[in-house]
This record gives sequence, C-alpha cells and structure tokens, in this order.
Amino acid sequence: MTRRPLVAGNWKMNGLLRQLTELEAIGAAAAEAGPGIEMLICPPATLVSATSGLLFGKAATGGQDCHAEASGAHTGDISAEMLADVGATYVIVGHSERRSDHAESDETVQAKAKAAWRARLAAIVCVGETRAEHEAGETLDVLGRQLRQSLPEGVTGANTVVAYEPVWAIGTGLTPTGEDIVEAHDFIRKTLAERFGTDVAEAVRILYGGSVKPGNAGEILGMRNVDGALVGGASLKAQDFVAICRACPASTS
Ligand SMILES: O=C(CO)COP(=O)(O)O
Repeated sequence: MTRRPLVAGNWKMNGLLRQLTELEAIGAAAAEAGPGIEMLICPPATLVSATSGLLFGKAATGGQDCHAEASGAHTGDISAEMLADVGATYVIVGHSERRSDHAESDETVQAKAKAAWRARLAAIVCVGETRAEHEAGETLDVLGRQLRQSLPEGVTGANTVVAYEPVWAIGTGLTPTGEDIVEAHDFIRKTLAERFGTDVAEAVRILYGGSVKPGNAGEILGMRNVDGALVGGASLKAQDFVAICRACPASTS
C-alpha cells in the first residue's frame, strides 16, 4: 500500500492578511512537487477563505479546529460545515494546545472528528504524550488511550490522518530520538490495525509533529511509518516550509 505523504503547516494563532504573500511560494512549490506529495496549510480561521482561494488546485487548505455541531448558539466557534463552505478539505482536531487551553477531552475530540466527516472534511486527529508522561515511560499507554477514545468508528484512509505530536517537542526545538519516533508510529499503525483492520491501518497516514525544521526534516520524513509532517513554527516562512516539503520522499504511485 502506497500512502501519499502529507506535509501540513499549522499556522496556529499567527497570520494577518499581509502574510498571505507566503502562499505564492508554497503554491508554486506544490505545483513543482507534483502529485507525489500533498501539501496543506491550516491558517487561522480568519484566513481560511483567502488561503483556499490562493492555493486552489495546488495545495489543500484546512482549519485548526471545529465545533462538534453544524450550527447554533456557540459564540466564537466555527463548524466543520463553515470550513468546508470556504474551501477547506481538512481540519485538525485534538491538537494538544486545544486539549490544554480549552480542556478538550478525548470524547470532545471524537465528536469533532465525526463533525469533520459529516462536513466531508478529513480529520487530522492529534495524539501525543506530555514531558512527564514521556519521562515516566508512559508514551505508548497514553497514545493507546488517546487513539481508543479520540477516534470514532468508521476511520478510513480518506477521512482520517493521525498526527503524533509529543507535547514536549512542540515549539521547543527538542525532538524524540529516531527510535522513539519509529516506536510511536509503529505502535499507532498496529493499534489502528487491531481496531479497524489491516487495510484501513495501511491506508491511514501518520504524521510526525514537533520541532520539524528544514535541518531535521529529511531524517524524520524518511523514517518507517512516518507519512509526512505537521509543522508549526517553520510553516510560517514559505522558504522553510518549502524546504521541508522538498525533503519529503514522494510516493511513486
Ligand atoms: O504543534 C505543532 C504542529 O501542529 C508543532 O509545532 P512546532 O513545529 O512549532 O514545534
């Protein structure tokens, strides 16, 4: 089974209209990379519409979060349907910053993943251990629990991407060892196979996120069961993001 690598940029709470100029270079690089790699930008909600317009036909656009409901009295929230309406095809759910800043539980994340599917968006479901959990040797236990509770029934390779983001590696410049990344990704693939069957598990892309930079992208993206990256800080500069995409081995079919 060949999985098409996905390199995704999560701009988090960064980006004003004037930063949309970065998208020109990203769109050009996506066109040059061809179909062997998929590129995705998840800007803040205010820029989703403009981003999808600028990247149309070249790279995908996603939201960073969605509410579980389609519409209603939820001041300040946006729904998966609203993201789809302005051209998004992906939405990140369960990012550790949502889990900590907004006390999102695995159950909430699961409801959001279902909402994404309802709106025909693919859900990028984030999992990852904290520093304390890492140091206590609990990484695989935490990943197992988060996968069990955050993923709805009905996962397919088309509707779901899993992102492994160790919380202690996000924005810190620290990354796990290669062995730790491979162990986590192998474990995620095995856990998906146990619940959804081998065919589905082989089709779901598993991204690594946490301090991915041009300097370490080639090594990380070449690892077994690493099907792309979810990039934070380094996705804000087109030059860095494009360098990361270029370091990604493309699928050949
Ligand atoms: O949280 C991340 C992507 O979702 C990773 O962020 P950094 O690449 O800034 O470490």
